[in-house]
Amino acid sequence: MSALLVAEQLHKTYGTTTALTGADLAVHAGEIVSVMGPSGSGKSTLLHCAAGLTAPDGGLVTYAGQDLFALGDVKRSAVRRREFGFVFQFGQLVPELTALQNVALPLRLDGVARRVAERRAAGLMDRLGLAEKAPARPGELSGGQQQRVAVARALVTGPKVIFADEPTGALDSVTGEQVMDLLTDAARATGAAVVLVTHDARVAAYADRGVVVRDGRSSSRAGVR
Ligand SMILES: Nc1ncnc2c1ncn2[C@@H]1O[C@H](COP(=O)(O)OP(=O)(O)OP(=O)(O)O)[C@@H](O)[C@H]1O
Repeated sequence: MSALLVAEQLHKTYGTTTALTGADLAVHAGEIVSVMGPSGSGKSTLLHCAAGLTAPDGGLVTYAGQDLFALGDVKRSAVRRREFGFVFQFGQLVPELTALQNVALPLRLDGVARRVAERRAAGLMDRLGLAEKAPARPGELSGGQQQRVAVARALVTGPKVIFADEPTGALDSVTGEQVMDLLTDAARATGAAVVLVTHDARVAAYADRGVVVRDGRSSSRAGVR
């Protein structure tokens, strides 16, 4: 089966810093792929390019057979909103909105009416065991609760690929495990693929397959099925 998302031979420099120099990533529908590697090796840059957030200087990113960066900004944004979900390390919830409104936000940004969006968000929060947190604002939630709300927000559009950049980086290990259980159980249940950037081998152990990035280049991680 051909991969759903393919990044090939990506090159990216920032001024005199080379972030990527021929990095590849292929993600099949429904699989969880970890991306590990030393600090500064290019993991986040690879994730951002693969997700259509950062244009590479060279190389190709295709999603469902379409060249993401040939698409133009408007169509590429629509792919990101509808097909991709994002979970970052911290500080990603809008502080003025309730947890429910945060989860509904990707639908609202895609033009879904408020009542419909909030009903869908509430149903999802219920299934994820977050219903009682719906009225709380992010400042009233613990770090782990905020990340679980962020996971719900990433899932609300029914994405095909979830990009998670150090989703447990700001959490203790027990709380991190709860977030990873939630993320991977929900991804398995909905058939979403996950690209998981992490420093933590315990987090990477949730993946089906691993990729290592070193000095802007990627390779398969030995010892991971
Ligand atoms: N927006 C930017 N402007 C300038 N340099 C950048 C930018 N983003 C990344 N870099 C540089 O590119 C290189 C790769 O960074 P990247 O964040 O992809 O690495 P990483 O492997 O994710 O690191 P970490 O594990 O520390 O988060 C680093 O040298 C970084 O300083």
